[in-house]
Amino acid sequence: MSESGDIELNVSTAGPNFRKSYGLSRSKKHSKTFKKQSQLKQLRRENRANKPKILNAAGSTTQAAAGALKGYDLGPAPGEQQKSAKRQKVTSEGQPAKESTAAEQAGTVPPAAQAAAVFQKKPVVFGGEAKALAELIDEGEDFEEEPLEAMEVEEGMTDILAAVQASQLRDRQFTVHPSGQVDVDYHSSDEDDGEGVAGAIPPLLKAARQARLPRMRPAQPVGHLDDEHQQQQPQHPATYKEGLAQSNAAKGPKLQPHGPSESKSFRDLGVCQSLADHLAEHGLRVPRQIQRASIPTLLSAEDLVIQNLEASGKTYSYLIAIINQLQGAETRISREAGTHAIILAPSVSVCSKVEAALQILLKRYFWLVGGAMHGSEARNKEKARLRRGVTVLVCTPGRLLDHLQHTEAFRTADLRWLVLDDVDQMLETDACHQLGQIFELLRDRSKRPSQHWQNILVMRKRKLPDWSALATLKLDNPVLATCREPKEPRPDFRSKPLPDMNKARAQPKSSTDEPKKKLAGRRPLWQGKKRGKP
Ligand SMILES: Nc1ncnc2c1ncn2[C@@H]1O[C@H](COP(=O)(O)OP(=O)(O)OP(=O)(O)O)[C@@H](O)[C@H]1O
Repeated sequence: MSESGDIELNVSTAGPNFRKSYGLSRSKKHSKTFKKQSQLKQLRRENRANKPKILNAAGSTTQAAAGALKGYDLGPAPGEQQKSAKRQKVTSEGQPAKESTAAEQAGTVPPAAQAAAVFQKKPVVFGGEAKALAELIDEGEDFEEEPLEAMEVEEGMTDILAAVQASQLRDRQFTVHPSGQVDVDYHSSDEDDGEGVAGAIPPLLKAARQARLPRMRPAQPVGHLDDEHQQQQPQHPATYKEGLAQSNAAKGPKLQPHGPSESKSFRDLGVCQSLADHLAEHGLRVPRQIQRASIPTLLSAEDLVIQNLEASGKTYSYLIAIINQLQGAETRISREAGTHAIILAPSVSVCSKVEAALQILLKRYFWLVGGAMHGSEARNKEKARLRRGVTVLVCTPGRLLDHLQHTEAFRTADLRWLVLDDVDQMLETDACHQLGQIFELLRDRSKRPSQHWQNILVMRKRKLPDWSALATLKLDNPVLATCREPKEPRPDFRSKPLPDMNKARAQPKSSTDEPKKKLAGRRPLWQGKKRGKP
C-alpha cells in the first residue's frame, strides 16, 4: 500500500497463472490496464476475506433437493461433485454450512431454482466484471472508462441476461448450476448485505424463464379467432409484460394473433370499389393471405404487427389500407394539409421499393402526394417538397429526424399512420437509436394531446426483435397479423393432363427437326461415299 492509499501491486507477484488465464503477452502485463486489473483483484481478495464468499439463493439448495422436487433423482451434474468438494459453503457468520438431507431441502427449493434446473444443462456464469475486464484487457483499453455491461452469456440465454441487466445484479457475478443452485459472488463495491441480493434472484429467474417460453401462438390457418375459441386455448403467458416488467429496456407488447379472413376479394376486406378496380388493373385481383389477415385490422385503426415472408404482400397490405382511407376522406385531403402517413424504412433500397408501390397506388388519386426522402437528394430540395406538402412520406430514420429537427415547414400535426417497415432489420442497425427521439418529436408536434396515430410494424422474422428501442412507441394492444401458408399456391402437377406421347412422336417438335429428316436417308460420313458398281 502506498502513502496515498492506493494499492501498488507488483505485477510479478501476480504469478504466471494470472498471465496465462487472460492470454496476456509479456509486454501487456506492464500496461496500465493490467495494473488496474491487478489492483482490483487484490481489493476483491481482501474483501472476500471479510464477507461470505458463496451465497445460495435458496439458503441451502442442492441438486438432490431439486431432483426430489421434480420426483426423480438427478444425480450429481458433471464436474459438480468435484466443485462442491472444493468449495466450502459458509454461512453469513463465517461458519461452515451444515449439509442437510434432500428431504429437508425439498421444501426450501424456490421456483427459481427449479426453473434454472429445467433449462440449464451446465453451470452458467453471469456477471459483468470478470468477463468485461478480460475483454478490455485483451483489447488494451482502460476499463474504468468503459461501462461494465459487456456481459457475455451462453447462447440462448439472452433473456436471462436481459433480466439480469435490468436488475441490481448487473455488476455482480453469479452462477446458475444445473441443480438450481445460485451462487453470488461479491466484490468490494457491494454495499448491501447478501440477503438483499439473494432475494432478488428468484423473481429474476422466474422472469427469465417466462421470457424463454414461445412468445407467439402460431397463426390460425383460416378464419378469425372468435372469442369462444380463444377461451378454449390455454392462456399464453404475457412474456414481455410480466416476465420482463422489471426491465423497461426489454418491455414489449402482448400480441393477439390474427389469421387471414376468408374474404376472396379486396372489396370483401373493406376496400372501396375504385381502389379495388385500380388494384385489379395492376394485377392485384385476389388478396394474398397476409393481406386478408391484416387489411381488416388496418382499416379498423388498431395498432398492428404484420409478420410474413419476403415478397408476400406486406407492403401492399398497409399501403392499400392507408390510401383507401385517405382517398375516402369526407373533404379531399390536399397536400397543404401536411403529412398524414410516415413510412420508416431501414435503407434506401427499401424506401425506393415502398415508394414505387406507393406511386402505383396513387396514380388514380392525383390529389394525394407521395414522396420518398432518404438522403440521395439535396436537403434543400427535400425541404422545398415538404413545404409544398407530402401526404404520404417514405423516409429513412436519419433523414426523418433531420427534418423533424430542422425543417419548420414540415407539418406532421395531422399524422394518422406511422409505419415501421422491416422493423427487425431496423432494430439491428444504428437507426434504432434515433427512433426514441423521432417518436418524441412527432408526439410534441401532434395537434392532439395524446398520441393518436395508428402504429404499423412490419417484420419478416417470426421471432420478435428486442423492443427496447420501441419502448416509447406506446403500442396500444397490438394485433399480430401472420400466416403460415406459402406465399403463392403451389402448382398442382397431378391435376394437369399428361401430354399424348404418340401424338408428340408423330409430329416434329420444332422447325429444327426438319433438316434431320432430310439427312435421314444419307449414309453416315464415316462410311464414305457409296462406290458405284462396276
Ligand atoms: N394480391 C396480390 N396479387 C398479386 N400480386 C401481388 C399481390 N400483393 C402483392 N403482389 C405483388 O407481390 C410483390 C411483393 O409485394 P410486396 O412488396 O407487398 O411484398 P413484401 O412482403 O412487402 O416484400 P418485402 O418482404 O420484400 O418487403 C409485388 O411485386 C406485388 O406486385
